[in-house]
Amino acid sequence: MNNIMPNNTKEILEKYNIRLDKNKSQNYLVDNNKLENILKNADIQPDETILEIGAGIGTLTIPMAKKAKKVIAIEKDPLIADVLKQRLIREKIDNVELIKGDALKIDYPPFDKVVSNLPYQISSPVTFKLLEYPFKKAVLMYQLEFAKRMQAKPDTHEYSRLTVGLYFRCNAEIIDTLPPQSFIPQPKVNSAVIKLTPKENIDLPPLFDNVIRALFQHRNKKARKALIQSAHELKTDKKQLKKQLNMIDDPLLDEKVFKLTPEEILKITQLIGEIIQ
Ligand SMILES: C[S@@+](CC[C@H](N)C(=O)[O-])C[C@H]1O[C@@H](n2cnc3c(N)ncnc32)[C@H](O)[C@@H]1O
Repeated sequence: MNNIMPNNTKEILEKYNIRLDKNKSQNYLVDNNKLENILKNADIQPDETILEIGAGIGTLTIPMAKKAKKVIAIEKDPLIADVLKQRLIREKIDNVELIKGDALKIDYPPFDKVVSNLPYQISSPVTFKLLEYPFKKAVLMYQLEFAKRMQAKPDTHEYSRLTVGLYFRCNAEIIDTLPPQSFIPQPKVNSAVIKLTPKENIDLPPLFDNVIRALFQHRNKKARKALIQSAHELKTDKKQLKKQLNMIDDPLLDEKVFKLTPEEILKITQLIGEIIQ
C-alpha cells in the first residue's frame, strides 16, 4: 500500500493505554489511502468550518484542521477526547473546537461541511439530524449496507425511510468502499464513504417527514393502511383518518409502501396535508 501520510494510530493508542471498544462504534481508520481520498473529496478550503462527529484521537481532525479555518470536533468518550486534546496541544493546533459530548444530544454550531467517520451505532439518527442543518457538502463513512440505502431505488430491499428522506434534499453518491482491514479493531462488515451534495430549492411540505415515518413503519403494507396504523406520526386521530382516507379513491393509496417513488410519496403528503387541517 502506498501510504501518503504516516499512520500512527496504533502507537498513539498504546502510548495513552487506550483500548478501543467496538460496542462504542470505536473502529479507527488506519488506511491512509482511504483517508487521503476522504480529504480529497471533502476539498476543504481555508475559509471553511468543518464539523466532525466522532473525532476519536484525531486521525481526520488533525489533517482537516491544517486545511480549514476551523474544525468542530465532537467526541463522546471522555478518555479519547482527552487524548485528542493533548495531541492538539502537542501539535500546536489551535483551530479545533473540541466538544466532549453525545452528537445526538447537542446543537451544532454553524458549519460549512461535515466530514466524519461516523459512529455506526448512530448512523440513522445522526443523518436525519444533519439534514436539519444547512451545509455545502457532507463526506461521511457508514456501513456499506447503510450507505446503499441512501441511494436505493423503489421496490428494492434497501429502499427505506432514509432513501426518501434524503431524495429531495441531497444527491447521495458512494465514492469509496472500505474492507474491514482499513480499521482497528476490524468491523464485521464493509464500509463506504458517501458524498452528500444538497439539492437546491427544497420546499417540502411540513408533514413530509411525518408521512415517510408513518409509511415506512409498515413498508410491506398498502399506503392507506400504513398511514392509518401510524396516524400518531401524523398527529391525528386514527378513526378520523381512516374515515377520511376511505373516502378517497386514489390508486396511490392502494400501492405497497416499498413500491412508491419519492414523488408519489410527496403527492400522498400533499393529499394528507389537505385532509388534516
Ligand atoms: C468510527 S470511530 C471514528 C474515529 C476517528 N474519527 C477515525 O476515523 O479513526 C467513531 C468515534 O465516535 C465516538 N462516538 C460514539 N458514539 C458517539 C456519539 N453519540 N457522539 C459523539 N461521538 C461518538 C466513538 O467514541 C469513536 O471515537
